[in-house]
Amino acid sequence: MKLTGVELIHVSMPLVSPFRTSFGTQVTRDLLLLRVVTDEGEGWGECVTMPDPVYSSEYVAGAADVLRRFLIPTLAASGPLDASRVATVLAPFKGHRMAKAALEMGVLDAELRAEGRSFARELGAVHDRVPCGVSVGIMDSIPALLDAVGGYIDEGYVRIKLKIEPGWDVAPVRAVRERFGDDVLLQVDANTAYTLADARHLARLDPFDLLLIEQPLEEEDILGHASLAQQITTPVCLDESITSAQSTAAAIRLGACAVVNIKPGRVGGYLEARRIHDVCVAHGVPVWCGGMLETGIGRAANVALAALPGFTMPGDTSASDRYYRTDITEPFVLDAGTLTVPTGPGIGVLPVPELLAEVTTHTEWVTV
Ligand SMILES: O=C(O)CCC(=O)N[C@@H](C(=O)O)c1ccccc1
Repeated sequence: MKLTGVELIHVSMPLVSPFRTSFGTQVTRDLLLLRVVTDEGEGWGECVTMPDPVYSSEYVAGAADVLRRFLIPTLAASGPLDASRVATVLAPFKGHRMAKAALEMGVLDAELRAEGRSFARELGAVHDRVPCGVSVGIMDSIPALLDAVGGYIDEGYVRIKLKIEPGWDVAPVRAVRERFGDDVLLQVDANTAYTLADARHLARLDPFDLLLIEQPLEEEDILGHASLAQQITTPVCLDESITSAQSTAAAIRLGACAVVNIKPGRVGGYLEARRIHDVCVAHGVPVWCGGMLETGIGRAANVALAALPGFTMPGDTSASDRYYRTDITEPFVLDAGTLTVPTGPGIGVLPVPELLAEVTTHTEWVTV
């Protein structure tokens, strides 16, 4: 397979409601799609960077630049395309894991479509549907939060994740427990908003029987998470800190995490995501699939990943309408709390041209 070129497609998708986290509020999802064109067909990749470097150091314009100037030309010059070699070919360029992940995803999709194999088959999926959790942003009030959570439970979501930050943590968790009871699967996500000095405060969440507390401390603070895990009973889960199979093994051995959130974009691609899954399974650490407000393109690949055996906890693999009134692919629709794993070649979905055109802000063709 030979790379002919890559189209960088900048899209801006309006969210059905503002999504507030400890690092800001989004009302649209601005992201980058890659249409990878080869001599044997096309493949699609989704770059999950934020517009600004507030979740991680990557951001949309930076990803487009590193793809345009370094990643795409280098891959094109490396000989016949082979998705399993993309990470190695791009390794000389430090970081930029989300940009690399998008390119690898597009190459893998093109390859698998040409072979007639699905992402699920390639990654080793063992389920044909996956249970779905939902992420609930920081709200303006407790009543507004309870309305949102009640709506998602009514829709059938099997797990609730609450975004928290200092000043919005114990009270919302207590209110959800009091309103919806102890049987609801409930977890919280701090997105690095706390420090080790908050350990005693975070221990106040212990009585609420949470599945986990996600990334309470900053990305680099592995030892801090290990120390926090000794001071609270809620299992610690890492997100931003998990960047590779190697860093995952280190975090587990240091006692920094009892659960791992795997996000393919954050770790450099679906193939590294599978390697992280394998490391966690080997250590008896449960994993779940995180989300970055993906369109149906990334959502399709995430649902396939979430069907691997070690994904024993519901992920942030929500239905399309959690975030978008209209997705750019056929929408993913919740069915009894689950989403069906795509079975078609590659990621199994394609953008609907007129729907993609509606949200495209600009495109750029990178010739090779
Ligand atoms: O369901 C989803 O796709 C979003 C799940 C979610 O909360 N993602 C958070 C996160 O910190 O994990 C996030 C969203 C957007 C950007 C970065 C991170």
